[in-house]
Amino acid sequence: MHTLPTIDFTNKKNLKPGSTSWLATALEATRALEEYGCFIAEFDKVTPELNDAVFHGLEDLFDIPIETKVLNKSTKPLYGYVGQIPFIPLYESMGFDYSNTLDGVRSFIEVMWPNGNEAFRCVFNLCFPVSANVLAYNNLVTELEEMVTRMVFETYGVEKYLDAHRKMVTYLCRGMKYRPPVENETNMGFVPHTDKDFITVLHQNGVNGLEVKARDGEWFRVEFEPSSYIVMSGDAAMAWSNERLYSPFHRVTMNGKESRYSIAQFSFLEGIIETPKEFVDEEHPLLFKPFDHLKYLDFYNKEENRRLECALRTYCGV
Ligand SMILES: O=C(O)CCC(=O)C(=O)O
Ligand SMILES: [Fe+2]
Repeated sequence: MHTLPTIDFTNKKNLKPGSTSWLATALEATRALEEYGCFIAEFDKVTPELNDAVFHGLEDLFDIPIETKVLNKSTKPLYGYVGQIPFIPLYESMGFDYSNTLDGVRSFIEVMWPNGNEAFRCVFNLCFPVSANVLAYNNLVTELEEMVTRMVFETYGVEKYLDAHRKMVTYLCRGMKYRPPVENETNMGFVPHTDKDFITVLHQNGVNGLEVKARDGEWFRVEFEPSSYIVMSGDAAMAWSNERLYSPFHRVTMNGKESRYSIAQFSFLEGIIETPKEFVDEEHPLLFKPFDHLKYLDFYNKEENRRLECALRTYCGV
């Protein structure tokens, strides 16, 4: 039986880079990403009030009539409204387009008009409802993602590449709803997959359902509180680290009668991902050629590539 490690990132740990508790936490986090490809992070920057507001916002969002939701279109893969996937009928999701730049959240070209408790926002030619709460939430969760990324770079002694990495990071935030299955319906909420990004931070409304496949092939359930987050390494982190970090298969299975809402923040890199030479030696030959992360997403999103066991290996494996 596997249990995912829980790592404390709360204020009481007073995590300051270089401190004893920072170094210990960095080692713990890196080892967990190597062994399981994920861990549970206790993190208290998002207040319970903001947390509730984000999930109420998601409920309102998914309650909007389907005719309106489908107006949220995007040419970018995984952005916009994704609903009614035939083989996973319980699942709906909405991607929010936002990016962090060095001077904070990039401001959108905004046109807002009210719809119930939400405001519709028009970004370039993408229209979608996003509340200020989601943006506030994203900024706080980014702090967790930044801490973990820094810890991993430092633990591996490759911190000299961190600044360049940070300048390339761009985010996708996706809100998801899983309704409970009706009688005789599959309880598959989301099919097994690995994340294609660098680091994912995943959060849920208190209804469990996530399952992770361990390195030994065993699927195990991950249960976590509304005050905790799952931090997961994706395919890009696996390739970058020459497979020190693990990108685990995971899925969602729905049990019980309550809807599950989750929110995931994915970090993608705009540019070329290259394995630092520090990860390569005679015992550890280079496994992935340098690759353009966003072009890899385009590759993965082609129908014929979606079912590959490891799309990244096909795309740029040595
Ligand atoms: O909803 C979840 O807990 C998982 C979602 C997920 O794995 C994904 O969007 O990549
Ligand atoms: Fe995922």
